[in-house]
Amino acid sequence: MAAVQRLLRASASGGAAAARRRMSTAVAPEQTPAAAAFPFAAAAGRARRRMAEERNVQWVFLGCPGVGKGTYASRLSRLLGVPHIATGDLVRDELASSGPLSVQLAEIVNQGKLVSDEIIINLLSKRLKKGEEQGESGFILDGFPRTVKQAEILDGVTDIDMVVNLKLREDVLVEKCLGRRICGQCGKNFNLACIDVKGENGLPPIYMAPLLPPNNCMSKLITRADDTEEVVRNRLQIYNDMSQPVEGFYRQQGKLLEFDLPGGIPESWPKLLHVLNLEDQEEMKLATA
Ligand SMILES: Nc1ncnc2c1ncn2[C@@H]1O[C@H](COP(=O)(O)OP(=O)(O)O)[C@@H](O)[C@H]1O
Repeated sequence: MAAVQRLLRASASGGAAAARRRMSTAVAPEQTPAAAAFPFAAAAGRARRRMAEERNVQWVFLGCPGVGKGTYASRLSRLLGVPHIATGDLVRDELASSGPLSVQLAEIVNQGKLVSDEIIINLLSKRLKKGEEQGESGFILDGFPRTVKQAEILDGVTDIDMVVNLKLREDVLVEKCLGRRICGQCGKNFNLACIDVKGENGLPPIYMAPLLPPNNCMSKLITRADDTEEVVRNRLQIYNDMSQPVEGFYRQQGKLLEFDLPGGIPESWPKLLHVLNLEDQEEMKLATA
């Protein structure tokens, strides 16, 4: 059975414990041949598994720019009570702080290029440390790892339970990026694009209603400097070159859950909850709201 399915089954059978979504690692390390040969490895494996059982989920969201990683990762983070950590947000916060890195970062980000592994790991470490000090447990990472090197580094420091790979056709991704807006006052994200493409060449039709801002945000909408058509196409190319291999990295580990978005939030969210075995969780949350 695929590791992701094992993880999902484990979480589904968690009952009330699922409220905190404590997860165990997919493969018990003490069952591996290496662990059988070296008893200390089995002990380390047990310790690592015990740690995993005592914490909240550690998930990663992968997917091209504009696919909706932020939307679904933040919804799941609210549902599961774990922080949603988007490295793109960390970079934008650093840019806005006008700190020593900001001029260098602005140039890289506005061209759609990747920030160096060193800078991004530094920003992420600081964010994780702050969270740890505040008692956070678990996370949903969005936008990290984006290179195999980053994935290897992450693997060296912690166990990732599951990786959700969101997928959408490329013409839709470009339209969605061009429609993105942020309210300069409240910081909420909206999308003015109305996606309505016919099914062709074996691809299904897809409809995504715009996510319109309320009247009081309308006059304060900002477009990200890296959401121009030229930069979006560059980011998509960079994703294909640098980040797609990360999918293979996790596929090999049996942790990748592929998810084709069937439409906008009303169509996709229930389906995502279903494949993640989280429908009961949402019902429980709605009932107690
Ligand atoms: N893990 C990362 N590695 C390198 N650069 C990153 C990483 N995460 C974010 N960035 C930088 O921040 C920019 C914005 O990231 P993000 O908001 O995640 O964009 P996207 O909409 O392309 O998913 C990226 O184009 C890149 O310059």
